Amino acid sequence: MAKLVIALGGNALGQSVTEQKQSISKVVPVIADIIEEGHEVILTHGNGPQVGMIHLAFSNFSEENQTAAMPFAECNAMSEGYIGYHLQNALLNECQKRNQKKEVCTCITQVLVDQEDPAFQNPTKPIGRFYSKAEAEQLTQEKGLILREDAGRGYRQVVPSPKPQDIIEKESIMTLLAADKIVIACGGGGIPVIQSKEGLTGVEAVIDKDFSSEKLAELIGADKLIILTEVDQVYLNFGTKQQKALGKVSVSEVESYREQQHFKAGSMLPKVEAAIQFVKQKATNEAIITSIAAIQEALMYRNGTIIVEGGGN
Ligand SMILES: Nc1ncnc2c1ncn2[C@@H]1O[C@H](COP(=O)(O)OP(=O)(O)O)[C@@H](O)[C@H]1O
Ligand SMILES: NC(=O)OP(=O)(O)O
Repeated sequence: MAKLVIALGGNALGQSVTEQKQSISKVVPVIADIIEEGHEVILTHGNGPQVGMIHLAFSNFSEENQTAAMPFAECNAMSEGYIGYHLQNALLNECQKRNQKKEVCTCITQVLVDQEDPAFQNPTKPIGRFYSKAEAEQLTQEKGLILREDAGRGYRQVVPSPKPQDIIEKESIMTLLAADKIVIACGGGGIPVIQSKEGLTGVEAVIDKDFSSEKLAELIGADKLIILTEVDQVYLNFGTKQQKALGKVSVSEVESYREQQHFKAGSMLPKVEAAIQFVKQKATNEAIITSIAAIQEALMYRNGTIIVEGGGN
């Protein structure tokens, strides 16, 4: 039995309510199986497409109605509630179907960031939908948005993504875990807050959920950090004819591949960096990067990319 932090990728959650429910309906039985096997599970999730969708909807509304735009901290909070609700509802229904007397609780999580984090001057986090190059240029010209190419999939808006320093609600999360609840936390990387004279204050950013999940895994003493995304494994030379999947690898091996720039910024790089950070905390820690379909096999070391201190296939 192990304590697992399982992070669901925002892109793997789809682009609409219908797609999100469908995607979650595939995740939930797998999570319930893992819980039935005796593991303790803490769920986190991304929000890239969703926070972009929410922000865009409010921007259009505020332009039409000449009202104030919705800040990113609030958009993050909405995405935490919206995605958390779907996960919480589906997991609870699944537990009830299996006669498991489990309760599921979403903790709206604030995550402390540093006001001086250089990320505020250099937006890197892709959010929202994908655009063509021409659409991207038009959005930059007309709305002043910054867009970047995202892992060969098209152009997306990028926003600042400061590194998480602390999880404000960590004690509450631990209390819920100790009370045997299934906890969903750090949704969308959490709501970014800084410590100001007025107290904790939301800021214009979207935190990478891979880093918040790592921070949470560290704080609660998890055994494994499992990052679920659209690919079963991490690849060297991704997207080329020479691409090669990584199986069980050591931290030092992955670090050398990172130096050789095999992992794309804003997509695979933060996952690999979060995995390295987690495994370096404790010799027995393991990080897994895989897909929802392959998670069970990955837990048996038969699939996925598994990063461990010593490595070896
Ligand atoms: N080296 C790599 N190996 C595998 N996938 C990669 C690599 N580099 C970039 N990617 C891309 O990164 C994607 C995962 O990042 P992303 O979709 O942003 O994450 P999330 O699931 O958290 O939303 C993969 O689906 C793939 O398209
Ligand atoms: N906030 C965040 O990391 O979202 P994605 O998983 O969609 O990138």
